[in-house]
Amino acid sequence: MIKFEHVSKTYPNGVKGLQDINLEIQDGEFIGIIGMSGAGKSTFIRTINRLNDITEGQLVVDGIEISSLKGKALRRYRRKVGMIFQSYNLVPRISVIKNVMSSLVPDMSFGRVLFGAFSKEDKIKALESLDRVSMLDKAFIRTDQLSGGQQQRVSLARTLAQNPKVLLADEPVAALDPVTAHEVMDDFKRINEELGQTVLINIHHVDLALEYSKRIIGIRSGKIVYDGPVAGITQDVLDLIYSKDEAE
Ligand SMILES: Nc1ncnc2c1ncn2[C@@H]1O[C@H](COP(=O)(O)OP(=O)(O)OP(=O)(O)O)[C@@H](O)[C@H]1O
Repeated sequence: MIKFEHVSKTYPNGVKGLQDINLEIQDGEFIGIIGMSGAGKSTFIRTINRLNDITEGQLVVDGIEISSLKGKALRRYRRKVGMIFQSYNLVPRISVIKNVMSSLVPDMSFGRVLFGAFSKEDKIKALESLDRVSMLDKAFIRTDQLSGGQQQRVSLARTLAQNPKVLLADEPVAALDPVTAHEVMDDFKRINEELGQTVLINIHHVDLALEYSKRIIGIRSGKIVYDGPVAGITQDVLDLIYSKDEAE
């Protein structure tokens, strides 16, 4: 379980990214996070894997206050919380399977990744993850020969191979055409249903968020202005989420 208790994040330049966030996320939820550009969606999910440190409050994951984690404990924690980015974050000139396996040995040098010093177990794990996102047949292709949608699936497989409990995705389909975006969202849905991983997705397209999520968190100016089921999203709620704050 992830628990935000009075969490705020003020950036060093004084910008308030998050203000007094209080909520709980249960294991296995599928949550879409919506809001205008600059509302704080990325800041919100990045606090969960400590890419952003919070400045006030407590963020407790499975009973541990994560702000206090350091060194090895922080690295171990981060492996439980996988992150998928809009820009895929893959190495283009190596094979798909090497990209996936490199997540299993994060401290391996690039040279060793290139020359393939991986165990049989790593290879099996990587192939299983690629199979989960229907990319098994592309395992030995060079990554830069794949389309954007295929690269995003590899990126998902790469994160899945670490067997995380939580998947955070920051605009994973923003760069994709509508058909491919649906395919990638279908992967997230299947993984959530079959493996029970908690999924939190920042998403610009409200229709996609409503189609795939069970719960919607609406953020405006760093504050939660809606937190509830998809069924509760009315035009009034959308107007509230997508209106400018009086202070702006
Ligand atoms: N490193 C930073 N330093 C200072 N301010 C930042 C930093 N990162 C984000 N911000 C500010 O924090 C606020 C929230 O940004 P955030 O990136 O979380 O929004 P977002 O909802 O994800 O936007 P988008 O949809 O455009 O990605 C914005 O005002 C942004 O300018």
